Amino acid sequence: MKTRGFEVVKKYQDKGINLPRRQTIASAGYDIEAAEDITIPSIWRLDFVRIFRLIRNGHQLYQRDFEMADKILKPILVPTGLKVYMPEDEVLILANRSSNTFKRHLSLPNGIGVIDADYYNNPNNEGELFVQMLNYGVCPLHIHKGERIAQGIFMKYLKTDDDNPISRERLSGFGSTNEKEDD
Ligand SMILES: O=c1ccn([C@H]2C[C@H](O)[C@@H](COP(=O)(O)OP(=O)(O)OP(=O)(O)O)O2)c(=O)[nH]1
Ligand SMILES: [Mg+2]
Repeated sequence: MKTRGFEVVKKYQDKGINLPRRQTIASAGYDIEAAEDITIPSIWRLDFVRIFRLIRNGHQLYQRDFEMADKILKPILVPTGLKVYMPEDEVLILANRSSNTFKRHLSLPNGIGVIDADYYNNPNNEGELFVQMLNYGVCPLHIHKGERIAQGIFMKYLKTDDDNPISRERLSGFGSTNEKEDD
């Protein structure tokens, strides 16, 4: 019987994706690897520094400057090639590895990733897990396929007495439930 676990999504079948493992008997997190080589550019690119300088020197900023800064601060989605199944009353918390911040200036700008049980096999992307990452260090960071980038922790979550979900099914992730609000 299947209860909870990781699987490789179709796109990455036969691409040498390792299923997450815990490192020691009492490690809480299943270490999750990058599915591809990927570079996370530093946020401190010249354009960003230029915008900082403009602010410091009291210059007027234009719409294009704000747009540029926002673009630079947009996290990179690192593919994992994995999907995860679990009982409906559980959630997988994606947490950063402390070594990422301590040694590499690599953060999860969403704090933690919340992976809902009904994200699994969703019709849009099969439920592939992505890790959002932002490099606040000065140098670009090259992540290699197979490098451990985050850890997943399974947890149970609670519901209120008057719990009443808006919809019965999840179609995707990353703001999929607020598409109407975004229009
Ligand atoms: O770091 C993350 C965070 C989320 N997800 C996927 C799984 C999760 O089930 C889905 C939705 O995430 P969340 O609920 O945090 O985002 P949202 O902005 O509320 O999107 P939605 O409206 O789709 O719920 O996106 C990831 O793959 N990685
Ligand atoms: Mg959500």
